[in-house]
Amino acid sequence: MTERLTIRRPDDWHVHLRDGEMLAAVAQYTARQFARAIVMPNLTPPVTTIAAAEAYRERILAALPAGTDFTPLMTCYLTDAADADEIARGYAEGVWAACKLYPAHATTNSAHGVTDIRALSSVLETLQRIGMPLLIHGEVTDREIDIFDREAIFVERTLAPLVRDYPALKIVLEHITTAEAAAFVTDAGPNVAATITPQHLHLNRNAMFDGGLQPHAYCLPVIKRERHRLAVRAAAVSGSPSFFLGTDSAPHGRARKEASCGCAGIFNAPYALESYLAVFDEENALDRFEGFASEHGARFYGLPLNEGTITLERREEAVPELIGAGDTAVVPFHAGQTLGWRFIG
Ligand SMILES: NC(=O)N[C@@H](CC(=O)O)C(=O)O
Ligand SMILES: [Zn+2]
Ligand SMILES: [Zn+2]
Repeated sequence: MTERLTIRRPDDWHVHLRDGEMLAAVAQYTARQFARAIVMPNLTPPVTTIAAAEAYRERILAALPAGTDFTPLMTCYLTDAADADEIARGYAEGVWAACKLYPAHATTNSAHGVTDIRALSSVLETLQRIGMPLLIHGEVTDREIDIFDREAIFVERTLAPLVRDYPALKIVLEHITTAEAAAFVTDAGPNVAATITPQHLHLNRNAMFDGGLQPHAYCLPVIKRERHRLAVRAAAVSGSPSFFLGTDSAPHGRARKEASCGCAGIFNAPYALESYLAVFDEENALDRFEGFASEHGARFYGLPLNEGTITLERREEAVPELIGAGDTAVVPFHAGQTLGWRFIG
């Protein structure tokens, strides 16, 4: 049995670091495990300009202890008013690593998102021309459509035509949750990839109703049926370069989750690698973990692989019930459970 696993330093290709007090409370967890992270721009107000992205990057670095070796990769929140020239300039200047498309009202802080993606043709053409990735929260927002079907219908109605019309556009379908999404990405060729979260590998939708309403298992896209979990797991451990690690760690203060209308999002950053590794271990795919965590994403983005390594050890790791205090106390993913691997550093 493998007792220690040493891999190239990994990256997190989808994380919410938030701002202000919450940023100060959570940034260290991502920086501890990952060399780089794609930082989501869904702040209030959203990060839509070069100046706002630069200022946010400085606040992230200021929230970390001096000397921390961590690179936040910034993203541009697309709105209906997105300006192709500003986006291209920010990419050329190295401020932005990617653009993020939230269909309006699909998820947390997406009210300023895009109402009609086809109306953004000049932005899409620019992204395709300059090789800048488009990251997509892939759910339709039609309230008539069952929430469990919103990703699969997005893939069929929006993503498939987009890929057909912009074949050279680099697209990441974020936090995939369905067999349909996994199959689409598997078949789509080298310009389409997907991130996968730990929660969508561990949980099926029963987790949200296990003995009562479980707000800490609620995120978007919502956790699906078991057959979808198995398909997403198979994609993650397949070794395909189209699938890579993106935690979607999305902290909300405990009171905002345990509420009459609870926020969507799961805070998984503190034990992210331990959580993913448990899955690769169960699937007898420890040899595929490095590709998923440390190689596929960087190659897709056209960034160098990280230097240096990290090690995980087969040893019990107890996850606390709560992390932090006061308004920034957050219930982590796997709260109160014991994981079988420990991040050594
Ligand atoms: N995943 C979530 O459930 N929530 C995210 C938004 C997102 O990634 O869709 C958040 O910002 O809280
Ligand atoms: Zn999302
Ligand atoms: Zn997210």
